[in-house]
Parts: sequence; C-alpha cells; structure tokens
Amino acid sequence: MFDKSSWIRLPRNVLVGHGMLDDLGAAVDELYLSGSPLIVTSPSPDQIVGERVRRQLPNPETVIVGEAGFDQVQKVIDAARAMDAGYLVGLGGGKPIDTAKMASDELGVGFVSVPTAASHDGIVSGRGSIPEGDTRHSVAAEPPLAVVADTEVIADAPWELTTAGCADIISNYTAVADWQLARRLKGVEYSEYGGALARMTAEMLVDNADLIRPGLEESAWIVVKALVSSGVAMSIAGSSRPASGAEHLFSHQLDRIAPGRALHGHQVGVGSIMTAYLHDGPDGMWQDIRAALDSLDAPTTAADLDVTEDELLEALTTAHEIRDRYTVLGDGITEKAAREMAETTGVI
Ligand SMILES: NC(=O)C1=CN([C@@H]2O[C@H](COP(=O)(O)OP(=O)(O)OC[C@H]3O[C@@H](n4cnc5c(N)ncnc54)[C@H](OP(=O)(O)O)[C@@H]3O)[C@@H](O)[C@H]2O)C=CC1
Ligand SMILES: O=C(CO)COP(=O)(O)O
Ligand SMILES: [Zn+2]
Repeated sequence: MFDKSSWIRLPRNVLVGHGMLDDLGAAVDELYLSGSPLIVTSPSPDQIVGERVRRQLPNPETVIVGEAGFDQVQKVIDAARAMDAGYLVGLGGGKPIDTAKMASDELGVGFVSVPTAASHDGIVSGRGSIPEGDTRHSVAAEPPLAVVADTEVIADAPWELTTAGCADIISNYTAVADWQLARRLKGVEYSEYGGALARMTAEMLVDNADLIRPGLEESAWIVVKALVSSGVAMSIAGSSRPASGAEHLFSHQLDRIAPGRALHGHQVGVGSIMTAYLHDGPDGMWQDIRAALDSLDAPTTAADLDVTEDELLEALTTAHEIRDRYTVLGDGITEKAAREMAETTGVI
C-alpha cells in the first residue's frame, strides 16, 4: 500500500518590495483574521518601524523579546493570553520572528511575518530554532499566513545583516550535501524537491553576487527573494534539513561557547567553508564558498567572527553532540582533524 503523505504549509500572501510595509494592514485584512494582534519584536525594529506597523492594525499590543529561548516564547504566550490576541505579528530579525511563530503554534492563532532585515531564512519557514541547555531544537512552528518584506526598510538596515542572510543561503550547499550523505549512510528521508530548491537558491544567489552591494534596494530584493525560496524549501521538506547541516550545528555550538559575538548567518557561512572541505577534500567546493562569501563582504575567518582558535576548535569538535542529525561530522571529529581543516581553509 502507498504510505507516503505530507502537509506543505506555505504563506498565502508574500509581499516584497519598496514601501510594502504600508500594505501590511491590507494584507492582514485579506486573511480574515479576527481580534487584535500582539506584535512580537525586539528593540531596534520596534524603534524603526513599530509605530508604522501599529497604526495599520486594530488595537495592537507589543511585546519586546530578547534572546531566543523557551522563556521568551512563554512570555509571548502569556502576553497574548492576557489580551486575548487574535493573531501574532513577528517584526524584526530571526529572533522575534522565530519566537512569534512558536508562540502562535502553541496558542493556535495565525502568524504574520514582517522581517526588517534580510539576515536569516526563517522569514517564511514553518520551523523554529531554539536553544535549550546543551542542545538546540528545530521545532515545528506556525508558518506565516502572510510575509510583508519592505525592501526600503531592509536596504536601510546595517549591511552586515544582509551579508548574514546571504551566508545563511550559501550554507545550503553544505546543508544539502549533509542531507544527501545522511540519506546514503543512514537512510534518512530525503526530499528531491526540497533539496533541489535549496541548492538552486544558493546557486542563484552566488550567480547574482555582483548585484548585491550596500545601500542598493535591488540587493535587498535579491536576498529577500532567496530567503523566501530557502524557507519554502524547508516547508516542502517539512524540516530545516535543506538549509541546516553541520555548518549550522557548528554555529549553534558557537552560540553557546561564544554568545553574542557574531551573527547567525556569518557563523554558518564560515562553518560551511570548513564542512565543504570535509565533504570534498582540498580541491572541492570550499574554495568557491569562501570566494562567494568574500565577494559579499561576509566573514571567512575565526577572527572575522571574533572567536578565538580554541573556541572555534571546541565548537567544531563538539558540534555533532547537539542534535540527532547525521552530518559529515559523523560521530565527531578529532581536534587534530578540526585544526587541519580550519588551517587548510584559512579559517585560522
Ligand atoms: N526558523 C528558521 O528557519 C530559522 C531561524 N533562524 C534563527 O534566527 C536567528 C538569527 O536571526 P538574526 O536576524 O540574525 O537575529 P536577530 O533577530 O537577533 O537580529 C540581528 C540583529 O539585527 C537587529 N535588527 C533587525 N532589524 C534591524 C533593522 N532594520 N535595523 C537595525 N537593526 C536591525 C536586531 O536588533 P535588536 O538587537 O534590537 O534585536 C539584532 O541586533 C537565530 O536565532 C537563528 O537560529 C535563522 C535561520 C532560519
Ligand atoms: O537556521 C536555520 C536554517 O537556516 C534553521 O536552524 P536549525 O539548525 O535550528 O534547524
Ligand atoms: Zn540558518
């Protein structure tokens, strides 16, 4: 008997472009949501566009969240229950958006994603990434009913946030390679469409790298489109596998070992240089990944990430421990191998 089944949950409306933030109210009306929204945001996005968002929505309330964590999700749930929120709006970078989508899932209310930076590919995905103790979960969360990405706002955000988003997409190369390896060695379920879309998204971004420059709204356009595409790949796969492999495990470990030093996207980019080396050896894809990151002004070394050699090596040798996700790191790599890889690729 045929026994496959899947739910692919995608947004109904994706608005990308100049001044699109002023269409938020209309986009929400189109969803036939009822009640008042709780806006989940962080300090900078709230200061930059909070008022513009609030004046378009009926009796909104706002909650400011900090680092991603289950305590922050609970804080949002409590605030939403206290006001009997009809839906949640995630406004900002990856942390408020992830927090809002996880709280929406728990509350059983709709979620609208309003990114203010092109810094991560969670703007569309139905996954939440959340640390807990020594581990980091990728949890099923509420996918957005609508995404409203204003390229004028995003182009005005610090350039490093855009280069972080580019690196998060470039890391799809190694994420997909890890996923294929896990299929071959461990029989892990693989989605041809999810894998192909994630990889194609990275290829298109690299092909357009010359057009991605600071202050250009065209750059925000290209990167947001790629972030949407990468998020759709995760939705098709029903997991973050198309966009998260060993390079992400390395980044999640750095978040614990050296918190707050570098952006998520920048960390996964550097991780991707090294794990590409593990996949292909000295003459493989790692050089192309490093060149692409370099051309986009994204970090390529431990120093660029503001982490020490010891911190980097600790993250590399322990990354396999944090999640039950088979990658090219297998059951762990030795410090000698980690050092050799980091030195050969110029990361240290
Ligand atoms: N669920 C998924 O599929 C995915 C989830 N993620 C998660 O997303 C997070 C990383 O996202 P990231 O965006 O880097 O994290 P943050 O939300 O912390 O944003 C990074 C920084 O950008 C600032 N910021 C946001 N918008 C603007 C703006 N317009 N102007 C000026 N500053 C701005 C924030 O300000 P402030 O300090 O005020 O907050 C913050 O300092 C991680 O937790 C990661 O795990 C990443 C990829 C995919
Ligand atoms: O960051 C992600 C994709 O870019 C997803 O994060 P996880 O590694 O937690 O699944
Ligand atoms: Zn990521």
